[in-house]
Amino acid sequence: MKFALETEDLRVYYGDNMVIKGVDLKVPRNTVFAVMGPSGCGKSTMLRAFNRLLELNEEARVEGKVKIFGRDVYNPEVDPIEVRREVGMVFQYPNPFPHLTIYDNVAIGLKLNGLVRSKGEIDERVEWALKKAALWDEVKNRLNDYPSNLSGGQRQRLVLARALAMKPKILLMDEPTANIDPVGTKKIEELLFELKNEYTIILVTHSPAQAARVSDYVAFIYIGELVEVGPTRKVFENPEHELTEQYVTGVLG
Ligand SMILES: Nc1ncnc2c1ncn2[C@@H]1O[C@H](COP(=O)(O)OP(=O)(O)OP(=O)(O)O)[C@@H](O)[C@H]1O
Repeated sequence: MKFALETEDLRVYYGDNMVIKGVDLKVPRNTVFAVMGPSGCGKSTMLRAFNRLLELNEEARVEGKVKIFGRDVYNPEVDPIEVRREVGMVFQYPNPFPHLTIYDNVAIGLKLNGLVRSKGEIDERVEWALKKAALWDEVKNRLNDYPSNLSGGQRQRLVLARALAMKPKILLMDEPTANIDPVGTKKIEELLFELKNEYTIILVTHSPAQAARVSDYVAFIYIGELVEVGPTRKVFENPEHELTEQYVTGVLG
């Protein structure tokens, strides 16, 4: 299967208001695929439609298809919980559970889902996930501390470790560096290069500069419509649409 995720005529409504207006995307596996566009254009909504998180909002309605490795996730036989396990997510605000230790913040999904059996197995998976998220060295001596003393960037890598511990196939990241300082941002951007060897990463960003730095492919969304999609270099150096050119040069948004 060449594509990790495909959408066909994806439409999303909040009540009567259509905010994603028929989007067709093909996300090649093991790439960083950026979705960029100005604030309010529908990026977060689209991302949440990918892993069926959106249906937790009663106002929202999804039409069209979303396929994960060829399987339509909106098929009535598909369990949304399983989809969310397969498609992990990291949000804009680094939000570890404040009342859980660093260790438990990573282990909680595993425990709740009964994915691992013994304490030893959980220990192993927690260490593995923290290493993947490039946080292990910074926290290995304080796994039983609470996350309140971690920096914003560390907290974001902690929730990334929690997502990775579930061994998803696809990782959705919704503006993961929007609230993190430049050093923390650089660390997370560097991590993406390693993570794409094993995962497919769909990164929402309002920053064309970030999309240009980290992505292999980029889609430009404007007011719910897909304006342009393609290899990042091509879209930035030789955009087909006037709107894309305005956006990537900073004239728009
Ligand atoms: N829960 C909701 N109910 C109704 N309308 C919503 C809801 N969430 C978002 N919208 C509307 O849907 C549109 C798309 O919003 P969305 O948050 O997906 O855009 P975005 O590109 O991710 O923006 P941002 O970068 O500011 O998060 C906006 O017009 C927004 O006002």
